[in-house]
Amino acid sequence: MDQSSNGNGKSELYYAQLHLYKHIYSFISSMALKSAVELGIADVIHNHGKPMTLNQLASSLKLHPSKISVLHRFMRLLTHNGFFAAIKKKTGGDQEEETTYYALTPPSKLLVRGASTCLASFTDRYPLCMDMWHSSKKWFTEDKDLSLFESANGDNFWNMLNKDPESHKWMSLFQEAMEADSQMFKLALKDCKHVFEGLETLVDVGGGTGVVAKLIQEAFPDIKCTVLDQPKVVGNLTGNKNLNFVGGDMFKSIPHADAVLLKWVLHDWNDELALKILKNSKEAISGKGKDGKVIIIDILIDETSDDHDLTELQLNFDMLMLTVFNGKERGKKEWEKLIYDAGFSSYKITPICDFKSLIEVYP
Ligand SMILES: C[S@@+](CC[C@H](N)C(=O)[O-])C[C@H]1O[C@@H](n2cnc3c(N)ncnc32)[C@H](O)[C@@H]1O
Repeated sequence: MDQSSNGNGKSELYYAQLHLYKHIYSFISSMALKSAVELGIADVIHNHGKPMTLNQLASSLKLHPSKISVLHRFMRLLTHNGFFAAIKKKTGGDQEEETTYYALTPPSKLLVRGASTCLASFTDRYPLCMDMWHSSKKWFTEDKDLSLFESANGDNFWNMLNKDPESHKWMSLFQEAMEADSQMFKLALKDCKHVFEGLETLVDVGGGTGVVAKLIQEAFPDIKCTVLDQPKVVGNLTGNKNLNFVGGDMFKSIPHADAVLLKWVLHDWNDELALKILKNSKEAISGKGKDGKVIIIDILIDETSDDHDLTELQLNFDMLMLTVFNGKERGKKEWEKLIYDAGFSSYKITPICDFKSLIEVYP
């Protein structure tokens, strides 16, 4: 085979192999991160209050002494991937010897359990969501509009979560991960306060355990918020004077309000079902006439972006939504079509935290 060379003298074949291996083995970086979270490495360094040596780390983690060299290799990868910083200090009288101290970095600070914003629960892997990938070939040959999850496991994600005691644990983990992500909304809220100004009532549809509603209330104490979610999620939750939890089904009806918030909800559903939610949202704000609005917070894929990593992350989320929920992340044209098909007249996009966008939709 004729292999062309690039300017650096390295063959195309070399880069092709590198590219393939990088993607084939990228799951290892992901699983090493999961192991670090399970071990509680970020927690131990955080609790120590200052950077730690490998031996201090191994001892605090109560590892078997035979695993110190294993820990070293994990830390080497995790440090390379930006989760820890390795600080080298000269030690010993002659200052010839160096000792490495491991410190937290901004991403691992987000893994410290108990911190106000902890995203550690996102590293939990629901086994049914991993194992299903072995059935993807079968899924591609089926003439059924099922998610890969449903094709492999015989039922959809929400039913499986609600079904048995083992899955209950995953429902809690799922809600924990959603709550953690919602805490990040605090940052976004600072930049988009104007979106909520002047509202008297708001219903957070698929609002989970109410983390976002509470953050909105902190910033706007006079807004009366209703959180609509599945009875299993909100059944035991109690609100306050201005916060009300309602167990229901957004496909049937949505309580009336000045505004409907749909944060990380529409991406769980295909166009047909997302349209149903949007139409019900339009009905819910109808009492406010032209002053009502629907506020969507979701990913807006921009394949033309120069930020390759960001687009890759958004496309990975699209795969996640497709395979687990038969849902989708949408680009601008897809959002526009959905919004106009639901009968709205205009919309305004505000990017928040790069990763997601806020779309105000008007009747
Ligand atoms: C991806 S989560 C998003 C949660 C929250 N909005 C957030 O941003 O953290 C989707 C939510 O939709 C809820 N949900 C699913 N089906 C629903 C239905 N038919 N009616 C109301 N809520 C539903 C789920 O229980 C879950 O809390």
